[in-house]
Amino acid sequence: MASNRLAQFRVFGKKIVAVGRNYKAHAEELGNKVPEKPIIFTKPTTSYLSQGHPIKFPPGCNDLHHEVELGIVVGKKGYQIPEEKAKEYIGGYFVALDMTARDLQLDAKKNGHPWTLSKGWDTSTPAGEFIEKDKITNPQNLQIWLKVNGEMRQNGNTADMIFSISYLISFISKYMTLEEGDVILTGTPSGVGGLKGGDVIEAGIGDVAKITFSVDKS
Ligand SMILES: CC(=O)CC(=O)C(=O)O
Ligand SMILES: [Mg+2]
Repeated sequence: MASNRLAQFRVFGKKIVAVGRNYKAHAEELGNKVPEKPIIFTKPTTSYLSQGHPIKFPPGCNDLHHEVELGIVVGKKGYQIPEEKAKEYIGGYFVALDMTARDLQLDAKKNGHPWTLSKGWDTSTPAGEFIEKDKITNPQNLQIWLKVNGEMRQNGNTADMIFSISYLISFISKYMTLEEGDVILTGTPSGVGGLKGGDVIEAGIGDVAKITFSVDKS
């Protein structure tokens, strides 16, 4: 992938595929079952947010949660990709936030409805700059962290994913073609929690990449 600009995700990014409950400790902290197979949902590309712009509360939300995640940028088109070939389809990485309106999500879960609005409003996918694939030698051993107003809230390691990146690429592509510029959000470690207007979020992957976003509840 030639350019390292977020705009590239928008141009090529036909979809954002996200994984839920991919860390045991996170599934348990919200009282959810540890999944036996990946839980997959999608988010619209209009939810992307680049640094310098605030994260907004969606209408009707009073419990906005942060979820830091390792984002994978797909490097080439593939369908039914074997797990052992999956690494060839990784174009690069980025730090992502899968912002979640937890109260809207709980309401949807109670009623058996989809999570789309609780995960997909404009500004719900803050994203850092594209990280070249060769900058990260082992994506399954990265510290992934998030601070709110300087206080550490999430501090996990991608080694603790229930389903590996290669497994996820293979699993998702059994059902849908992955295209260059599509992204996969690989799930959040434990420590998710509520935010208020004026909060400042810093998040990163080890010392490879860092993002900063403010929260606006107007
Ligand atoms: C309960 C969730 O919101 C699942 C999710 O997005 C995750 O990263 O885990
Ligand atoms: Mg998530």
